[in-house]
Amino acid sequence: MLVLASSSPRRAMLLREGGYSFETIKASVSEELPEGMSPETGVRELAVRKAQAGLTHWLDQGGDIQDVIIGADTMVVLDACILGKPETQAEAEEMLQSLSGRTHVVLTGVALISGSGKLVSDVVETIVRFHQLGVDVIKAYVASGEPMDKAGAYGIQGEAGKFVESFEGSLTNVIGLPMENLSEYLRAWGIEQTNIASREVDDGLSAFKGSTRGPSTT
Ligand SMILES: Cc1cn([C@H]2C[C@H](O)[C@@H](COP(=O)(O)OP(=O)(O)OP(=O)(O)O)O2)c(=O)[nH]c1=O
Repeated sequence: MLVLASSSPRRAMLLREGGYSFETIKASVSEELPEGMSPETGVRELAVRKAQAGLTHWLDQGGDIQDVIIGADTMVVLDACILGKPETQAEAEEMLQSLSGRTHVVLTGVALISGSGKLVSDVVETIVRFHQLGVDVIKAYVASGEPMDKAGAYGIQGEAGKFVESFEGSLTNVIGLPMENLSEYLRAWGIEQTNIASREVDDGLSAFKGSTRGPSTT
């Protein structure tokens, strides 16, 4: 049995689209990190914390120790500063302004754990370049509410796909799970896709699929 320790609908969507059958469980953890910890170490640490918390809940509610729990965390990093989820609309506007016309890194940490004592974790990096964004465009996007539950105040899979000039690396990694690497780990742990044909109705990713460059807005 596979269990996703996350309340992110995007992570569940990616895993479902990847063809996996799984349960979900909440994994509330402290997201405080020691001062000076690098983003790479921090994102891995949070993924492991979420997987461990998920495992504890799962076993408490009668899960089997052989079951595999996935935890993940996504951070946007600009000039070594971590941009998490914005707390206010003003903060979301500031984040988008700082990303405008610049290149940033999206890091996702992913951890797999089982009650039998196995643990593996990884950090995957995607480099994203934004077009220059006008103040009105930023304000309208923030007013839509879309940025508020997303690291860096944008969702590449939604309207903000238009902000992206280009990207290098995994697209699913930006949305919350590095599916290419994750499926390798799952395969190594004996978990295969059960529903290869699984696809949700157009989720906004189709414009990007099969390409490492985002669509142009020009
Ligand atoms: C950059 C970016 C982030 N995101 C999302 C993915 C994550 O859900 C969120 C980053 O927050 P996280 O703290 O990684 O995850 P979460 O709180 O949403 O869910 P949980 O801890 O329960 O697993 O930002 C997008 O959906 N699209 C994007 O383009």
